[in-house]
Amino acid sequence: MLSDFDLIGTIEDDTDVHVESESGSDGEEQPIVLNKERRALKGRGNGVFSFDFEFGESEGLYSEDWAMASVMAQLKKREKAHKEGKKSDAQVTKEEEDGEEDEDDEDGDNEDNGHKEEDGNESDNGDDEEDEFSSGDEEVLKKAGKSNRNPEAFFEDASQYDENLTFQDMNLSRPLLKAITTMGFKQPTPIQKACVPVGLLGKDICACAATGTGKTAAFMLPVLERLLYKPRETQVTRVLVLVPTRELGIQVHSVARHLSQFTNITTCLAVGGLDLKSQEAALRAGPDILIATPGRLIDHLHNTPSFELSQIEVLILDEADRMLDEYFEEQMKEIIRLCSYQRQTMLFSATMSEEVKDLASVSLKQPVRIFVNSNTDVAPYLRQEFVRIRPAREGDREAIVAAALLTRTFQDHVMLFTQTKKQAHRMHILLGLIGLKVGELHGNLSQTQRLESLRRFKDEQIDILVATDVAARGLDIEGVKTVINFTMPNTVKHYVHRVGRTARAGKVGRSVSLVGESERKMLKEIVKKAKTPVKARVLPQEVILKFRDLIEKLEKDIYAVLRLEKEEKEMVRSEAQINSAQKRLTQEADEKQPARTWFQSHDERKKERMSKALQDFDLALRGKKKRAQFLKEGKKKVLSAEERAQFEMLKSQMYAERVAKRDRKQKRARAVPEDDPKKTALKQKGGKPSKKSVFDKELTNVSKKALKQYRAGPSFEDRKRLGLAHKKGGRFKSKAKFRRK
Ligand SMILES: Nc1ncnc2c1ncn2[C@@H]1O[C@H](COP(=O)(O)OP(=O)(O)OP(=O)(O)O)[C@@H](O)[C@H]1O
Repeated sequence: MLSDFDLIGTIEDDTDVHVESESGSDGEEQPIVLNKERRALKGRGNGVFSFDFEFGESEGLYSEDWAMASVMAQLKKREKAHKEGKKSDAQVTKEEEDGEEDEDDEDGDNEDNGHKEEDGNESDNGDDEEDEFSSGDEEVLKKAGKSNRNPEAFFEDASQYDENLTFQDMNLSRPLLKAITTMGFKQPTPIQKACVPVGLLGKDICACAATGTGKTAAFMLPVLERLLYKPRETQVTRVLVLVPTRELGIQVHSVARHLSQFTNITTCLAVGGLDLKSQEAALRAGPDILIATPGRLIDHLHNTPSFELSQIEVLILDEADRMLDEYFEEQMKEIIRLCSYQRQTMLFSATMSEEVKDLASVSLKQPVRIFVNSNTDVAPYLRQEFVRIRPAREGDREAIVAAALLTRTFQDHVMLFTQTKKQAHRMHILLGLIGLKVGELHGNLSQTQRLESLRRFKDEQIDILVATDVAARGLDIEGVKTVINFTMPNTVKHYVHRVGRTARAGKVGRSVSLVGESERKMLKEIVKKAKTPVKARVLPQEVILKFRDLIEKLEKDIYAVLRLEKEEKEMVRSEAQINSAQKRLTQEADEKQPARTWFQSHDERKKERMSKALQDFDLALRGKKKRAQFLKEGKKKVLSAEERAQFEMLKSQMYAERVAKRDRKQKRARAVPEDDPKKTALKQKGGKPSKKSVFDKELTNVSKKALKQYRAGPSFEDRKRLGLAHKKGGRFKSKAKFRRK
């Protein structure tokens, strides 16, 4: 009957539904497929991947270690700076505020959105064998149908691609083909087949493809080819990739580095949580490609002199719809405005929204629309399962996840998503107490802790990663087998990204979502869109009850752990306060005796030393005494080799100038001609010139002293010696004479 109205039935509506309850054993249960869905699937085939398409195995060649090295270096620097308390208080506060803001932005966590537990009676606890969902909500279905409408006219559609296209057919340069082979990619994925040729034409793109289908390489390859084809003329950043989360930034950066490993192309990562100073230095060097989160990018635009976006030739907005969430919208617009108008813009996501379309209309020019999958398609090889939570059973979620799912069935390579950071942390403690190997990833952790959790999960040191939506987007963790949703996320889009952490790169995966009464509308949407079998999982009540008792007993321990953590935090906080007070005191003391560096830089000091030396030298040229003094002091001075060389050059230059100046001056009238022929002749013969008489000497002496003496006449002694009368009419009389009169 429903088919008459073109509505997809819910599990309750469909009479063909088979629900299999999980037996007490740990055995693998059979999925329950809606027959109608199965029929629909037959017709659709597997249009997402071509049949001959093969994902290459990583072959151990695509190691993340070296790509991560620079990230870890930035982290270490930042931590070191924090530990040493190098920054001023003001800076620290600002940084921390920024960091927190970033984390909140990137989390998408909303504590207020925490699931409300219902304390209903357990009386309506029916037999869990029956698993029903109420009849379809027409409005929701209509709304969901909206997303499938035709693209708007301003898009040129290029969603059809040549299925036989290989990487070799794409006109990519040798270094890129070599990198592709090294990374173990054998054939392009559908989104790569569709996007690379269009991207190489320099056209704007608005692309949508399911999670884990290789979108990163789809935009990175044409970008790298462009950089190789048109080498840079000046040291400027030409490509900007904007990503919503730090972890995704790190991942995209790593892919860019792997793909460009045989080229000279330089990349830079500027995301929150990593060292600001080293990022600034890297940005000043003008890397070819910059991968950034919006918050940190804006920070650099305001605070890193000489860094700007006017030279950006290609702008990529990865997970564009996520970035348009309220926090980033303004920042995104500002960033787009600052980029060159002549740029190529590529916009990518596994889910598109109305807002993205608005953004596309203002930021893309004659864009090409490439929708390899329709909006909000889940990964092609994902098996979706749902566990119904009855209203009176909301309190059982923890027991269901901890016991029935994680302890018995899905024991490793599991990502467990919670709605809030608090929930994630509590689950982390609880699962740890049960004895499972578990880690956590959310915005209440430092960047180091976040990366460490990811690393441990990737390295299989932990089996379960409890995370908030901060890990829902774009993260490519190899081998994730199961995604569990503790509660359903806020939107279908969020759901698609969460469950997209598994079933990636052509592999199979499974998602298990706990669905409460209030979340059933979303379930209906998901069931409607599903192209693969959807299963309703039913768990034996006695197992749930057993674990509920266990959790109750563990409650005290959970409380103790939380209290210990709180105390530790307080201790750290008071230590930080003491440190900052001490720092302030030292700063105040330093301000009283300001360090030289506040006044002069090293260079300025060097210049000053040099000019002082030259002044001395200049003075020394003017007189015997000063010259002697200069030479004496010069010996004491310790000049560097470079200073000495410069000094010597300047010295000779100055000397030459002085000689030239002297030569330009009119010669003084000399009492005796300088080139006395007799004297010259004698000199040439090697003979000694005759001794000058006293009279000669006096007459030819033109020194200042002699002239003064000459003008003043003979001195008192000379007069006495020569018997000359005392000078009369002298203007000064001795006091004695004066008195005698
Ligand atoms: N042509 C290819 N052959 C084999 N593996 C590939 C190919 N292209 C990409 N991959 C691998 O597929 C995985 C997923 O790629 P990527 O992270 O780019 O997907 P995505 O579409 O961006 O996913 P999401 O929407 O979740 O961000 C990566 O591990 C990547 O190495």
